[in-house]
Amino acid sequence: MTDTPLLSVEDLRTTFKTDGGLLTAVGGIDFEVRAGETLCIVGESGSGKTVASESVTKLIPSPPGEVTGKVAFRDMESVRELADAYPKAVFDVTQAGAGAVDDRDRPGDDDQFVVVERRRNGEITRGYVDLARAPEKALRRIRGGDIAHVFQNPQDALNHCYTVGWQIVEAVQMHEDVSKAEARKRAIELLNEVGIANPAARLDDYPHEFSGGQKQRVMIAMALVTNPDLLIADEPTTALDVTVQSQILKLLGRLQEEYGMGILFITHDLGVVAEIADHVVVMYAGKVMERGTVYEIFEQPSHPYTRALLECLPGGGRAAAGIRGTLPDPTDPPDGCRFAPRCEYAVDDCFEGGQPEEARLTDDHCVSCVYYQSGYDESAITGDDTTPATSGGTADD
Ligand SMILES: Nc1ncnc2c1ncn2[C@@H]1O[C@H](COP(=O)(O)OP(=O)(O)OP(=O)(O)O)[C@@H](O)[C@H]1O
Ligand code: NI
Repeated sequence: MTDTPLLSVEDLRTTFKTDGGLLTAVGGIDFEVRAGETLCIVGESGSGKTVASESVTKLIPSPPGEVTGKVAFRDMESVRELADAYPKAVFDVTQAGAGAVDDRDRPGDDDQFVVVERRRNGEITRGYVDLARAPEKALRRIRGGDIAHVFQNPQDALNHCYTVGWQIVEAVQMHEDVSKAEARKRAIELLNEVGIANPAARLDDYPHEFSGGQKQRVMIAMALVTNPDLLIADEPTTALDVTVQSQILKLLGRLQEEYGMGILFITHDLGVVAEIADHVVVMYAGKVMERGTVYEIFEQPSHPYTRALLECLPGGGRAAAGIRGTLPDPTDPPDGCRFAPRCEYAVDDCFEGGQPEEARLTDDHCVSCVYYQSGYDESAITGDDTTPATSGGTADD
C-alpha cells in the first residue's frame, strides 16, 4: 500500500461553546493529503477553512473549542518517535490481532494514539499517529517538527523585537544540536533557498525592514527548518499583491518538488487553487460540498456552490454580483444541505435530512448534492444532456 495518504482526516468536527450556543465551525469532514501533493481547501470567508486546518494539529483554543474525529498522520519518523516516547499510548495491531493498521475503525483505548504494525523483531513497519487523540505535549513535538504551519499574516508570527537571523537561528537550534555558527550558516542557506537576495547581510535586519512578500518568504524559511513532511499554509499569499503572490506560489511548488512534502493549502481564491492544487475540497459552512482533482473541479464543477464560485471569477459572468445571500448562522445551521438557502436549484428535499451523502462521480470526484442522488437529474445543474458517468452508481448507496 504505497498509495496510503500522508494525512487522512475522517469525520473532523470542531465546535466552540459561545454565548450564542454551540457553534459548529467544522461539521464532520473528510480529506486526505498525499506526500508530494497539494490539497487546497477552498470556500468563502467563514466556511471553516482556518478552523479545519488548525484542527489538524489541534491549534484550537480548548475550551471553548473541541475537536473530534480521526486525524491519521502517517509519517513514519513521527510514528517511531512518539511510539518510543509514549509506550503506553501504542496500540499494536499485530499483537492485538486486530487486522491491518488501515482499518477504518479506531482500535484501542481512547488514550492510545499511536497505532502500529510491527515485525517479529519489534521494528515498526507501518502505522499512524492519531493527532485528534494525541496529548498536547505530543502535538507540540509534531507541530515544531514534521508538520509546519505558515499563516496569513507574517507580522503576527515574526517577533518584531528580534532580527530575522536571530529568529531563524533560534528555530534551527531548537530543532538541531548545532553551534551558533552552524545554525547561522543554515539560516543563510534557508534564506537563499526561499529567494531572499544577499541573505548573509539580511540576517541582521529586523522584520520591518522586509517587504510583505519577503516576510512571507522568511516565514516559509522558518517552516523549512525542521524539514517537515506536511506544510499547512493558511492563505499565505492573501495579503500580497498578485505578482508577489504568484512568486510565492511558485516557490512553494519548487520546495515541494525538492523536499517532497505534502501541502495543505487554505484559500478563498480559485485563481490560487488553479495555480497550485493537485486536489481540491470545496467547503461551505463547515461541510464539504464537492471534492476532486483540480481538473475535475474546473472542468466538471458539479455542485451548484462550486459552479457559483467559478462564475465569480473575473470573466465568469457573476464577478461583480457574487453569490446572493450570506452564510448560515453556524450556531443554527439549516437542516438539509448547508447551501440550500442560497441555491437557485434548491427543491424541498434539499431542506431536510442533513447534508446529502457524497455521490461518487469518479474515483476522486465526489459531490454532496441532492441532484446527484437517485431519482434526480443532475443535468438541471450541469446543463449537459449527456448524463455524466456516475461510476458504480454510488449515488444510491
Ligand atoms: N475561537 C473561536 N471561537 C468561536 N468561534 C470561532 C472561533 N474561531 C473561529 N470561529 C468561528 O468558526 C467559523 C469558521 O471560521 P474560519 O476562520 O475557520 O473561517 P474561514 O473559512 O477560515 O474564513 P476566512 O476566509 O475569513 O479566513 C466562523 O463562524 C468563526 O466565527
Ligand atoms: Ni481563514
